Amino acid sequence: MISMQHITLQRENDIILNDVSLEIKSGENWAILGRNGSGKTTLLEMMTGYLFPSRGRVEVMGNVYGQCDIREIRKSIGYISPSLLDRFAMTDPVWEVVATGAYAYLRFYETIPQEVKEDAYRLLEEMNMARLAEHTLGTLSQGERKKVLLARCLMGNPKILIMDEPCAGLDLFEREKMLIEVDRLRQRDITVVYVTHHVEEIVPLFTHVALIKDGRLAGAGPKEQVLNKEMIMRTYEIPVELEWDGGRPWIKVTSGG
Ligand SMILES: Nc1ncnc2c1ncn2[C@@H]1O[C@H](COP(=O)(O)OP(=O)(O)OP(=O)(O)O)[C@@H](O)[C@H]1O
Repeated sequence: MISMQHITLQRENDIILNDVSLEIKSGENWAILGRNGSGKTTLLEMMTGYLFPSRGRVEVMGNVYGQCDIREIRKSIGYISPSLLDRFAMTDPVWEVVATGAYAYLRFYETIPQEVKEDAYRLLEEMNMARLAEHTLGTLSQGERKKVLLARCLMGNPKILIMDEPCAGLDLFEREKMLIEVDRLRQRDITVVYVTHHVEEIVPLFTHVALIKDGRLAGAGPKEQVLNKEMIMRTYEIPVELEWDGGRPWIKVTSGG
């Protein structure tokens, strides 16, 4: 689905990504971890074609970036970035925010067809948010807003869903609610790429993990192989213990934290 080969991104004297190669196949769902500033968002922006590497090749669903119309490819990619919410009016009704995800543009100035409205309601219902459908976006909690963004992305039936820290800023309760929806993506034919700072967000949906350190790939592969305490210690430079519980990894800082 996504093939990144020897990706390097240089900005003036800084090497932001350094010879990163990553193969994400259909049926796999990847979590990407790494310290602040390690290059995770930059990697996602390359997958969506918003950034081009200085060297290397990005291929998405068989299309080589630089040799194809990226706007067409993006129709099959859902992207939840940290700034996405800023692009909506807080006075918009929730169902409309979701429904406009069926279109390539953000707002819809004509009447939304009934079947599109029904699809939006169905998605909200599946996320236990039907009661909020007529509320305005601004009245929702942060967690509910994140779920609305997810529902909106799903309206476009993406083949690839890229999420950059979708649980950032959520309390424990709202994060777990969001993670239920993330994990439910298993029911869909979709490839998920998910950046997080928190190992415990790697719910059973995820099959693979990539660790980025200082712009380089520190490890990548099936999650049980990559997620061990040595790899996490090497990536974060802090001693930890790691345990698996409920199909999720949990870490405990052992000392020096
Ligand atoms: N346009 C740019 N010009 C110069 N440097 C940049 C640019 N964009 C990002 N960087 C730098 O590249 C590095 C990687 O940034 P990136 O946002 O990809 O990291 P990240 O792993 O997503 O970080 P965080 O976890 O804090 O969000 C950082 O040092 C950042 O300052």
